[in-house]
Amino acid sequence: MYDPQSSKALIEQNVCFYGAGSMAEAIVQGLISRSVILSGQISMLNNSNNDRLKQLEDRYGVRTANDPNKKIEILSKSQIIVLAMKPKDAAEAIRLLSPILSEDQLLVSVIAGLTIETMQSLLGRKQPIARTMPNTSSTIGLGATGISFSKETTEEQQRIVRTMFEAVGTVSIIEEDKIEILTGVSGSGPAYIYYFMEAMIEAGVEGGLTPEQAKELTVQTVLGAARMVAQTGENPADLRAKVTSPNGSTQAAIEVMAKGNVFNTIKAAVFRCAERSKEMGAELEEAIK
Ligand SMILES: NC(=O)C1=CN([C@@H]2O[C@H](COP(=O)(O)OP(=O)(O)OC[C@H]3O[C@@H](n4cnc5c(N)ncnc54)[C@H](O)[C@@H]3O)[C@@H](O)[C@H]2O)C=CC1
Ligand SMILES: O=C(O)[C@@H]1CCC=N1
Repeated sequence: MYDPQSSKALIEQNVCFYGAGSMAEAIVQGLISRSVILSGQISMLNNSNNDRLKQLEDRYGVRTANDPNKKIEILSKSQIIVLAMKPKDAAEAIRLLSPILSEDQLLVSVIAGLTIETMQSLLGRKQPIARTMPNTSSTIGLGATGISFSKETTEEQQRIVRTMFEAVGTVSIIEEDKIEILTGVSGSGPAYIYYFMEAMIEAGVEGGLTPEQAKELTVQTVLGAARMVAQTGENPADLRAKVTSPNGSTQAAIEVMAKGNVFNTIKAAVFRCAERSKEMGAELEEAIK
């Protein structure tokens, strides 16, 4: 987890978020709120949206730029560049970086599917790269990030990337071929939980609770269940058994889910997410041929 001691070095780096959307904002918000990096050392670049950049400047005190020359200046002076655009925009953006980067600048990608090999092909050289898969809960310091490093990264660069993401949650260092399944579990995972919550809230309201009550009860239930697993160390299956009285109301509910094959459907969704992430990588690889 976040170690304030090791975060000191990170403050010395200039970090540029190349792509200023929701994932970039989640990380920036987490980094700034935990004082891991000074806002003055963070730059955020977008494709075109001036209003969005102004909003980010006002909210976080970060530097932004829209002028092409200023963008190039910022990119060339940042020791760390976080690639945070959508996969479809990545090839063009990385190609633009190629003539600007020096060999010791570190690229940190959060882009789903995009492999280290494809990024290095686009750049035309073996740049040090950290391929990461965070999630949006980084906003509140409860993110879960998977990281794979290219061979070219130094120990110091690896330490900085770890520190950066440990400041906004937990970090798993993994081999690159595991990053798709990690995307299926934790990268996209918050969306599955929100989906589940949407259904619980809707059912509560249809059953007569006020929307506020249904939301509060659902939020506290999800929060409590996650904390129970984290704090007791017990398996979810054992904790579930404690809620489920024989022939009781929970059993009746779980039977409905089992009939709807919910367990296997969730597993299938995780695998499909991983597969889609691989497909997105293959599409990008194909596009640069
Ligand atoms: N949203 C999420 O939960 C997660 C997203 N990711 C990854 O993060 C990346 C960004 O996703 P979001 O933040 O959700 O997307 P988003 O659409 O909110 O943000 C992308 C931003 O990149 C900017 N952009 C596009 N082309 C650009 C260029 N050439 N130069 C500079 N900026 C450019 C766009 O203007 C936009 O503001 C994606 O590749 C996604 O796979 C990874 C983990 C979780
Ligand atoms: O949906 C996506 O493609 C991205 C990757 C993980 C979460 N959102």
